[in-house]
Amino acid sequence: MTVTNATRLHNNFLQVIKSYYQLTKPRIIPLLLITTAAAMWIASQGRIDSFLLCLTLLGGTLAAASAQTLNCIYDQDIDYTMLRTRARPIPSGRVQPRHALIFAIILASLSFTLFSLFVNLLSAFLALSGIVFYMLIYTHWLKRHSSQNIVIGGAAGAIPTLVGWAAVTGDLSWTAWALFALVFLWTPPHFWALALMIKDDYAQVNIPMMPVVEGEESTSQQIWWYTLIVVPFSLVLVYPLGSLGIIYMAIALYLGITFLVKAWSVKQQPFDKDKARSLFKYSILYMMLLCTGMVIDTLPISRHLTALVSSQWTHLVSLIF
Ligand code: HEM
Ligand SMILES: CC(C)=CCC/C(C)=C/CC/C(C)=C/COP(=O)(O)OP(=O)(O)O
Repeated sequence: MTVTNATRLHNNFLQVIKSYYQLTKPRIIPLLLITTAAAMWIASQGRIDSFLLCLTLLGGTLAAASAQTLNCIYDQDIDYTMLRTRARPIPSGRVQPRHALIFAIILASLSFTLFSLFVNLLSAFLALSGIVFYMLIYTHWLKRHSSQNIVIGGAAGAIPTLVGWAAVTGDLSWTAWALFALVFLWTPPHFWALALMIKDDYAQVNIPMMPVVEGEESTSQQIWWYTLIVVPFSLVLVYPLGSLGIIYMAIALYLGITFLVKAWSVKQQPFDKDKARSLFKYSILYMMLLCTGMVIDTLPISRHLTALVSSQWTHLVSLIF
C-alpha cells in the first residue's frame, strides 16, 4: 500500500483523523481512565486537585493510545484475517504501518513529557512501562505463544491504577498494589468471557486463547475461580487496608454477588454465547461501578456518614456488653 493509495481511501481530512483515532482502540480507554481516577481519589482521600487529575488522565490517554497503536501495527497480520478486526485502519489499508509507528512514538513521547514535567517521574516511568509491557510481554511474547497470555499480560491493563496513585503521592503504597491486583484478577473473567464468544476467530489465526486450547468447559471453570477470588479481594481495601469504608463495602458486595451469579451461569452453560456476552458486558459495568463506589466512599459526606454509623455502632455494642 503506497502513501497515495492510503490517502485515496480517505475522502477528506476528517476521515484521516478518524482512522488515526480508531488505531487507538478508543472504546477501551475510558475504563482504563476510570481505574486511574479511582486510584487518585483514594490516594488523595477525596481531596483531589482537579488540574492534576486532568493532566494525569490526559497523559494516561496518550500512553494507552500509543500502546494500542503499537499493538495494531504488530498484529496487522492476524487483524487482517479475523472478521472482527479486518476493518481496522492498518489491515483495511487506510493507515500505513510506518505512519502508525510515527504516530505511536509521538503519543508516547507526549505522554512521557507531560508526566515528567507536570506530574512526576514515577508516574512517567510507570506509564511508559505499561506501553513496553503491553507490547513486549503481552503482544509480542505471550499472545501468540501461551494460553496464560492474558493472565500475565493483564498486568499491563492494571498499571493505570499505579500511575494514578503515583501521580498523587509520588510513591506506591499497599493500597496502590491492592488496586493493581484487583484489575489484574478481574482481567481473566473479563477477557475469557469475550474469548468464549469469539473463540473461532482466535482459532482461525492460531492464537492460543484459553477456549481455543482448553475448551469452553475448562475456560468457564477458570472464569468462575477468578471471579470467586476477585469478589472477596475487592474487600481488602476495607479490611485490612482500611482505605475505604462501609459504603464502598456495600456497593462491592452487591456488585460482586451479581458478578458471581453471572460467572456461575456461564460455568453451568459454557457453550451458551449469550451468557458469555452477558458476563463480558457485566464485567465492564462491574469495574466501572466499583470504581464509582470507591469515589463515592471517599466523598466528605460519605466519610461523615461512616463516622456516624460507626460511633452509633460502638455505642450500641457498649450498651449490650
Ligand atoms: C490483557 C488484558 C486485556 C485483554 C486481552 C482485553 C481484551 C479485550 C478485547 C479483545 C476487547 C474487544 C475489543 C474490540 O472488540 O475491539 C475488549 C473490550 C473491552 N475491554 Fe478489555 N482486555 C483487557 C484488559 C482490559 C482492561 C484492563 C480494561 C479496563 C480497565 C478493559 C476494558 C475494556 C472495555 C471497556 C471493553 C469494551 C469496549 C467496547 O465497548 O467495545 N480491558 N477487551
Ligand atoms: C499504562 C498503560 C499505557 C497501560 C496500557 C494498558 C492497555 C493498553 C491495556 C489494554 C488491554 C487490552 C484492551 C487488550 C486488547 O487485547 P488485544 O490487543 O489482544 O485485542 P484484539 O484481539 O482486539 O486485538
